[in-house]
Amino acid sequence: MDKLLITGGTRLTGDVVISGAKNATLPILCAGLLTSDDLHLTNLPLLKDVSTMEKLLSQMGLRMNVSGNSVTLNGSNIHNLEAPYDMVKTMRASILALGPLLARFGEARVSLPGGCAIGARPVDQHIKGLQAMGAEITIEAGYIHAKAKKLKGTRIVTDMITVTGTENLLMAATLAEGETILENSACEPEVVDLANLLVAMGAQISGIGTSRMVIQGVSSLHGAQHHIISDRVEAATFLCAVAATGGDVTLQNTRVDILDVALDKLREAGAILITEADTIRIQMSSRPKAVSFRTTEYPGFPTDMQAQFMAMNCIAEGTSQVTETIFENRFMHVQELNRLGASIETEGHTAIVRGVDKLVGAPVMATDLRASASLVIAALAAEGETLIDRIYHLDRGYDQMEVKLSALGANIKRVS
Ligand SMILES: CC(=O)N[C@H]1[C@@H](OP(=O)(O)OP(=O)(O)OC[C@H]2O[C@@H](n3ccc(=O)[nH]c3=O)[C@H](O)[C@@H]2O)O[C@H](CO)[C@@H](O)[C@@H]1O
Ligand SMILES: C=C(OP(=O)(O)O)C(=O)O
Repeated sequence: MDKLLITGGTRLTGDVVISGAKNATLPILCAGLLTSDDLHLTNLPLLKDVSTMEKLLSQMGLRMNVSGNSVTLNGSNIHNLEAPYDMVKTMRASILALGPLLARFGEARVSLPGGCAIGARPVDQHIKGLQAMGAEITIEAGYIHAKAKKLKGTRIVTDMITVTGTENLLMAATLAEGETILENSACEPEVVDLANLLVAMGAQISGIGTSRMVIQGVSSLHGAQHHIISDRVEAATFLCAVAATGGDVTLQNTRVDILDVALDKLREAGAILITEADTIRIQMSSRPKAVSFRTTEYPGFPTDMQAQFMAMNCIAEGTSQVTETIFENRFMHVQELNRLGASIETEGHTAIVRGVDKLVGAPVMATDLRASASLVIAALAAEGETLIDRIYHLDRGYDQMEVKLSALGANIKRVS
């Protein structure tokens, strides 16, 4: 099993190109199930969840022609309407096949994802929404079996804001009969990216980027071309790494307008940021100042950046409070950061981080995707060597992270 060996203490300098967003790519690949025409996608990130999704969709019959960071999908020969447990258990986003399969083929069988390292993560809202659109849904032997001759538009109010729930219902609604209103829908940029692609495919959607989307169903969707948005979480991860180690780094191929809160927090921590529409230069010459925050839905502070900012807070001047409101169990990195000499205590959903003068390298274990990223950041800032185990979590969502960090001068290598 691969591990990362990091010798900390080097300032990061240079340029880094940010990849396409994992959380936009996964639903967008599933949108390939909605049409028999070609979908041309560019700016795909090269990471494990994307290849798992490609494998899942290929076995359904979606044809795929991958070339570097581009892919052409063709859904004219879909013959298997099932997402099996083996795949769903490695990637929860497989649930995103449910809405498109049901809407276009009238049936789908998708394994229930179950919980994961960050919480219970039920999919009851996906099911509730599809049932409201007329689907008959049974849950048997760990599978969701959904059937509907034709989905019917209706008004759906989800109990909470759910990102993949909104994406599943949005894709289903594009081919439903009549009008669907999605109230309390997620406004995350990745949802907007999916919606923009669907519009390019002929879907009729208004209210994109708001909490109320209105969809007029159409009888079929056609092919389109789409450039996937830049990964805001990867961008924030590199920015936190520079804030923790010090340095001068320019992020290329990024999107300043979808990173507002993260950039505000970095300025509060003492970073100098020079931004243009698609580049961010960060200069950090002092120890960061502690920053407190509370995770919420977009445009608030993203839960997917919580662990990385906490890593920066570990060596900051002062004490910070980090409150997680989206997932019930997203502090698995706390114990591992403490192994590196951090001083963090948790009280329910809040972590109190007392900044220490230095972290010291140690063997640590990655427990989930962003927890892994926080350990990389802490290790880069620590004195001495850190060996991070179970980095398959990191590979799930980052495109060649150690290659990009090496190019910025970090002493990081993959070892088996
Ligand atoms: C592939 C992808 O895009 N993943 C992102 C997506 O996950 P995902 O879409 O799974 O997260 P949700 O937005 O659905 O979850 C938000 C909250 O709602 C709860 N919930 C959700 C659905 C449901 O049917 N019932 C229910 O109770 C969840 O357990 C969680 O507490 O959004 C999360 C929140 O921004 C991000 O951390 C993930 O990176
Ligand atoms: C939690 C994440 O992903 P997923 O929803 O695929 O588990 C993430 O990207 O941080």
